[in-house]
Amino acid sequence: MEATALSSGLRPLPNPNGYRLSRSCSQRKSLPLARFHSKETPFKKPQGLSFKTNVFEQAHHPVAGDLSYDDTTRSSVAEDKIGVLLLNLGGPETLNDVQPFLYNLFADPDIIRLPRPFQFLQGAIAKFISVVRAPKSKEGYAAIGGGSPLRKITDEQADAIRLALQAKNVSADVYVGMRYWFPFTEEAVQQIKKDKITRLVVLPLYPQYSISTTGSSVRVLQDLFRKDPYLARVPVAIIESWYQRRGYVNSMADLIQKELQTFSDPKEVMVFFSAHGVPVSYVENSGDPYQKQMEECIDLIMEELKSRGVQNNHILAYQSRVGPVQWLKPYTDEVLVDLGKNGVKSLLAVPVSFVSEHIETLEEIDMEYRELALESGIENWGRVPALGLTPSFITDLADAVIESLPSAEAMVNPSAGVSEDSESSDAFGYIMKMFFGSVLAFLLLLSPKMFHAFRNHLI
Ligand SMILES: C=CC1=C(C)c2cc3[nH]c(cc4nc(cc5[nH]c(cc1n2)c(C)c5CCC(=O)O)C(CCC(=O)O)=C4C)c(C)c3C=C
Ligand SMILES: [Fe+2]
Repeated sequence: MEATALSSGLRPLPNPNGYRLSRSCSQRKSLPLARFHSKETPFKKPQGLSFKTNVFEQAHHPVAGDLSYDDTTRSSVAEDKIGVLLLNLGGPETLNDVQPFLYNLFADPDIIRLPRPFQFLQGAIAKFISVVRAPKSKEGYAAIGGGSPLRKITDEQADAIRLALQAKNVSADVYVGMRYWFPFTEEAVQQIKKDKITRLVVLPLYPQYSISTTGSSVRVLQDLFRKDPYLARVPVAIIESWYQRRGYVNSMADLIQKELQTFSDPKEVMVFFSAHGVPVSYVENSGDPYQKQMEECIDLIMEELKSRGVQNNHILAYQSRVGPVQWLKPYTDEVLVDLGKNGVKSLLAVPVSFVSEHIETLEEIDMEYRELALESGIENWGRVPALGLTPSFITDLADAVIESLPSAEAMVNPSAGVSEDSESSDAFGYIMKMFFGSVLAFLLLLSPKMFHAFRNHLI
C-alpha cells in the first residue's frame, strides 16, 4: 500500500446552511490506505514514508505502564513542544444539531462513495439523506438524553492522556479533533499551529482502521497540513491502529471478565462482540482492513481470556447498517434472534469498535438489541461498558504516543515546497451542480425504497 501524495487542491465551498461543509468529491485524490499488519504478515515500517507510523512492533510490550520518556525517545525530541491530536467522529450535542451533523457525515466522500461522474452530487445527496434520516436519529439521541456524550468523554480522555504522559515525564498538549462536529479537526489544527507545536502524534480513537473512520480523518488532516507552510514541516506520527496492543487487549479482557461475574452462571454466557459495520464494498473493492483487524482483535481478546481460564463461547456480529447496500455480516439483530432460537439463555454484549459510550451503545445495544434479545428467548442480558477512562487503557495509549514520537516525520519534503490551491472558484459550475443535484435529490426523495433504506437502520 503506498502513501500517495495528496493534492491540497481545496477551495472554500459556499456554505448555504451555515455549518461545516466537507470538500467535494471531485477534489479528491486517491486515499493512502493504512499499512496493515497481521499475525501472519508482521508489519514492517515502509522506507521513505512519512506521516505515519505503526506500533505493531510494540504491540507485545510486556507490561503497560512501564515506559517512560527517557526510555524510548531521542534527545532531539526533548527540545520539542509536543502535541497529541486525538481524532474522533463527533456527535450532535443537541437535537437541533442532528440534521447538520448527519449532513457533514454523509457529505464525506469516505462515507458515501460515489462514482466519479456523480461526485458533484455529493452535497445534494448528503442533504437528502440527512433530512430523511434526521427524525429517526433524533429519536435515538432523545432517548439518550438529547445529544451525544462523545465530546465530553473525548475531552476527559484527552485530559487523562495528558496526565498519563506527564506521569511518564512527557509534557504534551493534547487536542481533540472531530470529523463531523465540534470541535472540528480544522479547529484543533489551528490551535496546534497557534501553540507552535513542533512534534505531533496523531492518535485516532478507533482501535481498528477503517477507510470510513481513521482514513477519513487522516485524509482531512493531510490536506490541512499540506496546505500550510508551518504545519507541512512539523514532524508528525500517526498511530493508525492499536487493537493489537497488549494494554488495550488486557483492558478489554478485564472488563469482560468482570462483567461475566455479574451472571449467576458465568460459564454459560455467550460473549457477543458487536462491532459497527461497514459496507462490504469497502473491504472487497477498496481493501479496507477493518474486518480483518476486527477478527484479529477478537482473537487476541479471547486468547487473553483463555490464558486466564475463561473459556466462554463467543461470536462477532456487525451493527448499525445504513442505506441500500450490503454491509459486513453477520448482522447483530439477525444473530441475536438466531441465538435465542437456538437456546442461548445468557448473553454479554461487548462493543468493540469504539472506546467511548455513544448512541450505538446507549441506545442501539442497551435498548433496541436488548429488547430484541429478550423477545427472542435470551433471559439474562449484560453489556460491557466502553473503555472510557479505564486507567490501564489510558496508560497504554500514553505509551503508544511515547513509542511513536521518534518516528515522526514532516509531511512535506522541504525541497518539494508546499502545494497551493490550484482550482479557482467557479460560481457558474457551482450553481449548475447545485441545480442538478437538487433535481436528483428530489427524485431520490420520491423513491420509497431509498427513503426507507436511509430512514431506518434496516433495509
Ligand atoms: C468504528 C466505528 C465506526 C465505523 C466503522 C463507522 C462507519 C459508518 N458509520 C455510518 C453512519 C453513521 N454513523 C453514525 C454514528 C456513529 N458512527 C460511529 C462509529 C463508526 N462509524 C459512532 C461512534 C457513532 C455515534 C456518534 C454519536 O453521536 O454518539 C450515524 C449517526 C447516528 C445514526 O443516525 O445512526 C450514522 C448515520 C456509515 C455510513 C459508515 C460507513 C460507511
Ligand atoms: Fe457510524
